[in-house]
Amino acid sequence: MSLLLEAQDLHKSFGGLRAVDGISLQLKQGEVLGFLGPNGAGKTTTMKMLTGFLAPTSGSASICGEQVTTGNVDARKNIGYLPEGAPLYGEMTTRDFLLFVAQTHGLKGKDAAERVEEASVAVHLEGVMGQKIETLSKGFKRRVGLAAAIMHAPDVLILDEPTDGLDPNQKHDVRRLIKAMAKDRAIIISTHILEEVEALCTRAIIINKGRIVADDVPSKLKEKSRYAGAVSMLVEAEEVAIIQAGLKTISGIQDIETASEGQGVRVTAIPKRGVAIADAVAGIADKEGWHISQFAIDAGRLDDVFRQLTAGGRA
Ligand SMILES: Nc1ncnc2c1ncn2[C@@H]1O[C@H](COP(=O)(O)OP(=O)(O)OP(=O)(O)O)[C@@H](O)[C@H]1O
Repeated sequence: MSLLLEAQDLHKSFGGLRAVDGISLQLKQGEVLGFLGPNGAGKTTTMKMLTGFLAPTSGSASICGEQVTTGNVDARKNIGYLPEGAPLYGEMTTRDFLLFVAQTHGLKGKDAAERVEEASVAVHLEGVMGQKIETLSKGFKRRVGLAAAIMHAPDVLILDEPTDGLDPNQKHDVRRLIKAMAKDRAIIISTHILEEVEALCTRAIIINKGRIVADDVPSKLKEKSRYAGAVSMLVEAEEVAIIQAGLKTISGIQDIETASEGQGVRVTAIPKRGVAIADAVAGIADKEGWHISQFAIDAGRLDDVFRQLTAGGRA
């Protein structure tokens, strides 16, 4: 797969604040890369530098081999950018706004109209083309932003919190659109929704205080969680003490957590790092005849990894 985006040692300081402090990354066709990080981590600042909207203090980025700078129009041709928040120009109709965007990419007349048609069909805007943008629901405003971002069929899409503020159905729709668009492009999305990363991203980068603290496929990131390989059981409340005592005899277990769940209690046995405990737990449960209504092995939890890696984020 071809390399579509490359960033080398990007830095951005605002006064004394190092908002982005040495970010390097590469992105290939077909990848959907999730940018995760607490508020103020530097995600938006990085995206703005990758799209040429903000000049880095030092470092460089290239898209499809073209150096990105605030003035390089050729590089910008290959990038679609969905900024945070809603599109401007609320007084315009969807069609007029998209025609305006098409014109900013140098398209005119019939070509512009055709491209607007294609982009609006791709994100299902057909029913609202004559409606003023300010009267659209948040979900449709987001789609207008997406249509604008893909207007010139860019190879790289950079989407800042694309599902922010949407209801669960709209989130689902926008995620489906992003997945469909990923096939022949490379996409970066920033998000605070960890389930979105698992649903959508082929890779995730966690940023904290302007630096990359993890870069891996979501399943591998989850393996860094203390819950990776944990055994979780739904048991009867009156058996909890016996079960805890039994679990304490297994040397590979480092911690046991309990939480009420419905009529029962969920008992989670957390392994020492890298130790497989499921067979030992199942063995003792069988031998002692524990009443277990659910037994599951945890793949690890992204929220737990996120907390571990970003503790002490910027205020
Ligand atoms: N134009 C600016 N002038 C001064 N400081 C800025 C500017 N833009 C961003 N910052 C600061 O840089 C840091 C990184 O901000 P950025 O918006 O990139 O974070 P983020 O990870 O996108 O956060 P969020 O999740 O809240 O959107 C923050 O401390 C922010 O206040």
